Amino acid sequence: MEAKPTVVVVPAKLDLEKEICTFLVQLSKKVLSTKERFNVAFSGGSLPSIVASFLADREDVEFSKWHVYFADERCCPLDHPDSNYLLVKAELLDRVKIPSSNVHAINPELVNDPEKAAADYQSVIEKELPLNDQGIPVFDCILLGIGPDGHTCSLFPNYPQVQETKKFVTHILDSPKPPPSRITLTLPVLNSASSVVFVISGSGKTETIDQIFHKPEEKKPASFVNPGPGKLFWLVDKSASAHIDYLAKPVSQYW
Ligand SMILES: O=C1O[C@H](COP(=O)(O)O)[C@@H](O)[C@H](O)[C@H]1O
Repeated sequence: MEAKPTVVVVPAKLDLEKEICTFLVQLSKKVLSTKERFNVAFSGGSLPSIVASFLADREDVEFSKWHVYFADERCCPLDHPDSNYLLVKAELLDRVKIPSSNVHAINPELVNDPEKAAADYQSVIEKELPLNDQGIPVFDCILLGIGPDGHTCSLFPNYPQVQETKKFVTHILDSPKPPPSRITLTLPVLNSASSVVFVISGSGKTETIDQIFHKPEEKKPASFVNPGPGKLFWLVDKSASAHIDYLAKPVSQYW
């Protein structure tokens, strides 16, 4: 890992839910003080429930100006139990007032053709997001999880998607974690975001975090995520944090 991330360790999952809520409330306010919209990408898995837990009850967030995207998505109908969209909908979108036109899901008509679905999603983010000087779409915030194998988004260890340098969204047909067909943001986009936040809970992730932070030879995809100084955050609860406790800042100092 190059530039050092900001690492915040909190006692328990409940505190993690509170912390990511505080983080997003503040970041959204900051972004919306100078821009018309807050562009945020969600991962699936355990993340949406942690993120939405307290956030969905906040009345001081301008959700009408939020635009929601998906850091990765499974190639299935939007009402299928595997869908990351469905998960984010159940946890957050059904509980807050984000206009449906601000929610940028995978095109359900293309889920049987993952390559086309990825190209289509790339055209969506190129149209919706500001581009940096290299023409790469810039998210205000990307919310990430990690799998026990060190994958993030649908970038799996030793899979070619991790090496992608040209496309902003790519597809995978043989994901080692079901379902096999997915689309995913690529590292050039993750590393161009204004902020990237890993939100990690539980002892099942402790050894993975050790590999990501201390064992570059393991080449875990999450270890290649680094948008630059001051832009990378790891919010971790105590049970997941054994190997990075020493990097942690007190909560009050990181924001
Ligand atoms: O398959 C996926 O897994 C990762 C990690 O999920 P978790 O349940 O272990 O938190 C997730 O970040 C990704 O979006 C998802 O598609």
